[in-house]
Amino acid sequence: MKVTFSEISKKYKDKYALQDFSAQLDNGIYGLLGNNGAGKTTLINIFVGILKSDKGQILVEGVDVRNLGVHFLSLIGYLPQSPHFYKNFTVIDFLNYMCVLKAIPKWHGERRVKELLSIVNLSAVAGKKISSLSGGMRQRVGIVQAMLNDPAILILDEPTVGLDPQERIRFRNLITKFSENRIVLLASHIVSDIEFIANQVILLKDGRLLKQDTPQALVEGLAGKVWTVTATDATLDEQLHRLKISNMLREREEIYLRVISEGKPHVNAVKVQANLEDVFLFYFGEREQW
Ligand SMILES: Nc1ncnc2c1ncn2[C@@H]1O[C@H](COP(=O)(O)OP(=O)(O)OP(=O)(O)O)[C@@H](O)[C@H]1O
Repeated sequence: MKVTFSEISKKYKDKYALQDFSAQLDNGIYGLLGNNGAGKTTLINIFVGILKSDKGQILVEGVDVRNLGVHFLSLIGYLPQSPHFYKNFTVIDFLNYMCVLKAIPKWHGERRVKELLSIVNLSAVAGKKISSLSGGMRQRVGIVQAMLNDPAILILDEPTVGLDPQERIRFRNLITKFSENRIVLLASHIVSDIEFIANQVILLKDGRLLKQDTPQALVEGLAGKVWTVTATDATLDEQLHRLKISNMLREREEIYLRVISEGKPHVNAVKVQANLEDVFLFYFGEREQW
């Protein structure tokens, strides 16, 4: 499967939500990473056809999605950022209903619903009303509905909202298994959701593509720019003000600051291995303001 975004732009009044976004996606997991308002949801909404772009083209296997019509919908699975459910439906009724909307044959749909509910650990609540579920459970129902039609392109907008750490791990494993021979586009600002499973990371800032690369290459690009600096209460305020800090750890009197800096930020600074959180802060972060 191959998807090409070509110079997509979308403006609200005189502000670009997305500007000349171009990217090529082959099979694999793509993490769409950006700060609040970067344009992630706008890009996804344009991709799935909820929004019209002002300019640009999206090609699937070389064909403009606008010419694919209903066939395009059979290729995609989509979890919106804030999914709305029919809360009076039971989980199983809702998912069977989604199978009907997706024109999945009854025998196949029932089997698929059962299989996916078991994978996301929701079999026990299949007969419960969606209104009675926790936020994390509801999110998992949303993930299941996106995967019902075995989509060749799975698009997930902030899929791990409300999931606890164990559910997050299950989610990552599920997506990794599912991604073979498919495209998964996963928007998040939770770096760890993306760090472990994405083959490629798309960094979006202020509506523009900043970088597209493997997590490893992005992390390597930061080599030599991540440091640990030891601070004390007396020096902390000045350092917080001056440095770009990605983490802070207090151990008794000492405070260890993880600092992103082109040059050595302090005489006692020690270089450490970069990670994707550091990359995020490097491209999107501001100096500590509080
Ligand atoms: N309907 C709208 N009317 C006006 N401006 C909008 C509208 N929808 C989005 N925007 C603006 O477009 C920009 C991109 O928004 P978008 O929701 O795509 O960002 P995002 O990366 O998904 O952010 P978040 O992580 O907060 O969900 C923002 O500046 C936002 O305020």
